[in-house]
Amino acid sequence: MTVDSTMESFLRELPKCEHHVHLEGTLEPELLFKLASRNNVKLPKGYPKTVEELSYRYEHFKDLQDFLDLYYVGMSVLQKEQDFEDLAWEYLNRAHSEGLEHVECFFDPQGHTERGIGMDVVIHGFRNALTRAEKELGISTKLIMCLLKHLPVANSLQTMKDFKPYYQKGWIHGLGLDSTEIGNLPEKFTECYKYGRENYPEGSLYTSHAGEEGGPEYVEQALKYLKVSRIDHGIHSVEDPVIMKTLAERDILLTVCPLSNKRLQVVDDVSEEPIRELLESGVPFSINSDDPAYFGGYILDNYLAVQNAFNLSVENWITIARNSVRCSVIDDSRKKDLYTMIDKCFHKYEALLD
Ligand SMILES: Nc1ncnc2[nH]cnc12
Ligand SMILES: [Zn+2]
Repeated sequence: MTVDSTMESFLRELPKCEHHVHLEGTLEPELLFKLASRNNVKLPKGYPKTVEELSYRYEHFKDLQDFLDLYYVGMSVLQKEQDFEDLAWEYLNRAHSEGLEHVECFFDPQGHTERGIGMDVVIHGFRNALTRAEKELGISTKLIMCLLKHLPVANSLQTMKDFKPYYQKGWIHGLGLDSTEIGNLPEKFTECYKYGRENYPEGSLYTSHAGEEGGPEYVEQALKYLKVSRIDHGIHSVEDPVIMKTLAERDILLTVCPLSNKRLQVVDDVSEEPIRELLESGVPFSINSDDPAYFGGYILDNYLAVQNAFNLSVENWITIARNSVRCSVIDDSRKKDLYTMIDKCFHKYEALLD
C-alpha cells in the first residue's frame, strides 16, 4: 500500500506536536562533516570518511547499542555555541515545513560535559535556535534534559545539580532518561527523579525511555519508581494488559517512534507497531522521529510510514493529533489554538478523504 496524494497532503498539513526528538540525533552527515572540519575535530579510526559511507552505516544498525556507539562519537563535532544553534535550527526549519507546531525536544548534557564542553555553550546554542523558531516560525518549544542510563547514578545526580539554575530560569522544562536500556532498570534512577521533584520548578515534566528494547517490566518500573507522566517508546507495554490499563487510566502518553524502531531492529516492519492496540485501548500516543538524521525520516515520514502500514482513517488521525496536543506541556490558550487548527484541517479534508 502507498499513501495517496490527498492523504499525504492531509498528513503534511495536520498540525503536529513532536515529543520525542533528540537534538543530537538531528545531526545529518553533511553537517557532521562540515562541523568536524570547521572545528578541526579528528574523528576516530574506522569512522566513516564520507557522507555516503556514513549514510550507508546509518542504514545498517544491528540494535540500539550499535546506534548509540556511533551517536556519541558523532556529537563530538559539536564544540561551539553556534554549532548547537545551527544543529537545532536546521531541524526546526525542516520539521516546520512538515507541519510541526509544537516540539518538546531532548538533549543529552552528559554527552557534552563529559568531553569538556561548557554547560552555557550547549544551553545557549540550543536556546538561540528555539527562541528564534518561536519568533520566526511560530512553533512553541520546550527543552527536556535527559540523563544517560549507562553512566553512574552519581554522575547523573551531579548533572542535575549543575543544571538546576537553567530550570530555575525556565530554560529547561523537563527530565528524561535515555541511552542503553537493557541492564539499566529505571529503579536505579529513583534518587535522581526524587531530586528533581524536590528541587526543580513545579510543573516540570518527568518522562523516561522505557519499553523500547526492554519488556513491560521497564515501563512498570518507570511508573513505579520514577513516577513519570509520560513514557518514551513504551511499545512493549502491549505485552502486559495490567500496564495497558494503568496507562489508559492515568492518561500516560507513549511517544512512539516507528522508523527508529525499524532501523534499530526492534520491529521487522512498521506494521508490527501496536498502533491499533493503542487506539483500541485508549492509551494516548504521539508519533515521533527520535533521531531523524540516523533513522531515515523526520516527523512527516513517520506519519506516512504509519499510514502506509495501517491505512488509518481521518478520524483516527484527528484522535492522534488531539491526544498529542492534550498531553503536551503547553498552556490552555496554546492548546485551544492548536485544537482549532486541527479542526480546520479536519473540515478541509473530511469530505475529500471519505
Ligand atoms: N532511541 C533511543 N533510545 C535510547 N537512547 C537514545 N538516545 C538517542 N536516541 C535514543
Ligand atoms: Zn529516544
